[in-house]
Amino acid sequence: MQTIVFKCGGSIVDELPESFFQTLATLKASHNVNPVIVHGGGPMISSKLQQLNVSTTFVEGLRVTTNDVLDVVEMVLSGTVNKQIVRKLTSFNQNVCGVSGVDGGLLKAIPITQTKKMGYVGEVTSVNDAFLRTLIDSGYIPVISPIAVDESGQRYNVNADMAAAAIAQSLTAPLLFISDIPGVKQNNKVLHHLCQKDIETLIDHGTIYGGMIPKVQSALVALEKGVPEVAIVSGLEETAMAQFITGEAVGTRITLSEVSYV
Ligand SMILES: Nc1ncnc2c1ncn2[C@@H]1O[C@H](COP(=O)(O)OP(=O)(O)O)[C@@H](O)[C@H]1O
Ligand SMILES: CC(=O)N[C@@H](CCC(=O)OP(=O)(O)O)C(=O)O
Repeated sequence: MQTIVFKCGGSIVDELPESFFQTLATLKASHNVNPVIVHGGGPMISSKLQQLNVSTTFVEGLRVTTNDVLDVVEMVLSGTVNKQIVRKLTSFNQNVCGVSGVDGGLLKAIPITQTKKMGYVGEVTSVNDAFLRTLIDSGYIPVISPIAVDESGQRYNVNADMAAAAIAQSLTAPLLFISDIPGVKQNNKVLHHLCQKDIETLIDHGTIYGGMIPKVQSALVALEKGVPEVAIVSGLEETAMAQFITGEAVGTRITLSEVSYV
């Protein structure tokens, strides 16, 4: 069985078609794939913060996280969004186990190194992959929210793309980012392949901005640390997951070096 990490962005979670969940169930049943789901929920956190009159700002796609913001981040990610995905997948006859990075010491973190003060934003230092493998080997699909802890039990808000990259790395599993866009775009056209050099240029030129910055940077880190394949696709493309698995062209594939298509 091949393990594949699917990262579902908050941008698309509410719009994922039934076929998305059906495909996951079919992949598990008949294609020997063990799916691991890591999810975000950025827009849901922002709207709850707005309702509660707590202000929020982003630096290069990462949310500056005060203690008040952290309470809401954990509530929305580990409560609302995590259980929404668990309920949905369970309705497709799957054994699903929703956990946050806090459970089983799954995600350990330290404060992220940034020039700007980010508050309780974490970067993952270790993943308890033995715990994940126990869930997988028992037939469960893990659904993971990206809250992490440090040795003292302090919580951290981890960007979901970064958490997914760390998890894929710990399992040496392919990583598929599922978002609200068909891939990384330039002048409204999808770029079907990007290497490290292209990504640096596109960020410098402002073509890649906001939440796409941590996504492509996490993709590069994952590849550097041994993740075999990374791509970004739309959650609305019904065949995207299957195409990724069979190695067909889909969305934006990311590699460290240039690939020649001769
Ligand atoms: N070059 C780009 N191509 C496509 N989307 C981009 C690009 N640069 C920035 N984005 C933005 O990144 C968003 C996806 O990132 P994000 O909102 O964090 O999604 P998710 O919640 O799926 O992780 C897109 O909706 C788009 O607004
Ligand atoms: C530090 C940081 O930015 N954390 C993110 C966690 C959620 C997330 O990453 O959600 P998406 O996948 O939908 O972007 C946040 O607070 O929005």
